[in-house]
Amino acid sequence: MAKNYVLVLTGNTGTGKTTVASYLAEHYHIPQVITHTTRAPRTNEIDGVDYYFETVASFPKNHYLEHVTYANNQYGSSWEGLERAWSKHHIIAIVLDTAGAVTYARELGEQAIIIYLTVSNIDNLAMRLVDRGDDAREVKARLSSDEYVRDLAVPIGIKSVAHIIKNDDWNKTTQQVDAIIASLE
Ligand SMILES: Nc1ncnc2c1ncn2[C@@H]1O[C@H](COP(=O)(O)OP(=O)(O)OP(=O)(O)O)[C@@H](O)[C@H]1O
Ligand SMILES: Nc1nc2c(ncn2[C@@H]2O[C@H](COP(=O)(O)O)[C@@H](O)[C@H]2O)c(=O)[nH]1
Repeated sequence: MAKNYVLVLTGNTGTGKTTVASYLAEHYHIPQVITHTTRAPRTNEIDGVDYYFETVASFPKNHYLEHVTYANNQYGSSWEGLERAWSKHHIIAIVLDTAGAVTYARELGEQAIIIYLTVSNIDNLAMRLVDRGDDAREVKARLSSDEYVRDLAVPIGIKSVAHIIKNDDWNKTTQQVDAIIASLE
């Protein structure tokens, strides 16, 4: 039986983690683990598809493998979510902040394939978030959050294992992602 893997897409806000997850779903039928958050849905985000949207009261009722606070909202991923996705495919993907990626690397070892996305010019990130349709005030708050500053660098806990992709040019990004998938199949 093929070994189970989880592709952990991590990196700063706007670097393209969700875009890569969509590419993996479209081109490889790799399911994305749906995580939980107390943040309000963005335009076009659907409960149970993009996230399980929670209230501050409902969030703690789930069983989390790890959970974090990011820009004043809570986010968490569960073992149940991983198992549900693995029941569909032996390679699955999850989008996490860098603190979550460190936990996955520690808890799952070689089963967790860490992909850290970045860009050459961080000034482009604000524009990407605005173009995505994010509220301008929220973009400002996010770019001045402690988590934004922290996620500008690869944390020590994943430095030796992370595949680092500079997502400036989408064609080059997909080539690097394709090479990682080929190494697992
Ligand atoms: N290579 C690229 N060149 C230009 N724009 C890109 C590229 N990759 C992704 N984008 C765009 O950047 C925006 C942010 O991408 P995405 O939502 O995937 O980021 P993210 O890392 O998931 O962000 P967050 O952590 O804030 O949810 C989207 O509008 C996406 O279409
Ligand atoms: N550690 C975790 N990080 C998560 C989880 N779900 C999402 N995220 C990360 O949070 C930030 C903000 O996400 P956004 O959708 O509000 O832009 C981003 O870095 C995500 O990768 C989770 O369950 N655990």
